[in-house]
Amino acid sequence: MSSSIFNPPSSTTALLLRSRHPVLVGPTSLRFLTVRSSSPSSRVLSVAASATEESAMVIDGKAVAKQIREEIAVEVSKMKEAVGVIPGLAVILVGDRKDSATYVRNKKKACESVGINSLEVNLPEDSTEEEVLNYISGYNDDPAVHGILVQLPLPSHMNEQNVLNAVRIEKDVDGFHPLNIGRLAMRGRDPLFVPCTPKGCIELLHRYDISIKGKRAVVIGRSNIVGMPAALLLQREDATVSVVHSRTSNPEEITRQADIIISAVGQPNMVRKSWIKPGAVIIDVGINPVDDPSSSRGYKLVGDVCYEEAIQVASAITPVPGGVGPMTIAMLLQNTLSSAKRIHGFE
Ligand SMILES: Nc1nc(=O)c2c([nH]1)NC[C@@H]1CN(c3ccc(C(=O)N[C@@H](CCC(=O)O)C(=O)O)cc3)C=[N+]21
Repeated sequence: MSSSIFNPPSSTTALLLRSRHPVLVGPTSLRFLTVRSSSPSSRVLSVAASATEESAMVIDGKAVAKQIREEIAVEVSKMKEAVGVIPGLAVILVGDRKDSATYVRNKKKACESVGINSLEVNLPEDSTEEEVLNYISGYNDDPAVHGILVQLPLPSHMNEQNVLNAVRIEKDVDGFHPLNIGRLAMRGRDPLFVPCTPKGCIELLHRYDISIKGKRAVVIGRSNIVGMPAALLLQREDATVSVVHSRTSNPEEITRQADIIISAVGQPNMVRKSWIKPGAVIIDVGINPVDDPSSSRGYKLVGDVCYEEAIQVASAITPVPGGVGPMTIAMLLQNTLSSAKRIHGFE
């Protein structure tokens, strides 16, 4: 059945026919690209080495994000030509956390790659909340700015909710304003913006043609920025959703029932083989640094899910890095573009 919508080389076809989970063959919109995270030949080699070992399809977030950036670049130039407007994203970074600085740098690069203007302010760690609010208010009123992102976490002396509330809802490309979150939770209402990371998770499922409707989905973690909005989005897609968290006894009992698992807890390798129903689809949001003396940085990034175990039982899985992370940034660009379109009545 799957080979009718996708025509892989014959060696891959043989592999797919042998697979226990032949439904998942690749992202529909990447069908004509050759980017596949595990090349047919390497997959065949591993099958030859162990004919009984199952291996999940790797969901290539990096490739999908690249494709989305290309789509956005086209839209940005169309808009520029039609109405003479270049979308603008303002990023406010407070303090000098290394990970935050890296993310902000990546966002800036991504903006450049699609033709979105990026403005950036880096305030010192000991700035006052009022100073941050002043910047937000300036960007709220700046017609060249269509999206405002306050990099989290903020220093502990600031009230995060106060700061996020100050962003004009029409420019809240992170989707963290309480009004946007409230609308996300309501049936029959739509938020202006959906938070980027959960949106990226759902977009990956869509682009790989993985259906959500009627499925059992379990979200691990209940944070405001990932877990809760991910659960709400899955529910809007007609999944039956459970949320497990640090106070759940026997979370693996619940996750074992899931057709789709989205994990967003920040615990390296927490989700083991025994937590996963054979054939489940796994979206791993965790990006956890663990010591790795063999790497030049001294650490490597791993997900919440024990990848080596999970690929033996899951039908599809996102890697870390190269899974949800790049999608988060692609969704931020998409939100910024859609904000500019809305503000200027384009399309
Ligand atoms: N207001 C706000 N909005 C955010 O969206 C936001 C935030 N604050 N604070 C921190 C988290 C984290 N986050 C990531 C974005 C991209 C990658 C990403 O591209 N990761 C690469 C690897 C990067 C590396 O190698 O270091 C990957 O997974 O392949 C990761 C994490 C956005 N966040």
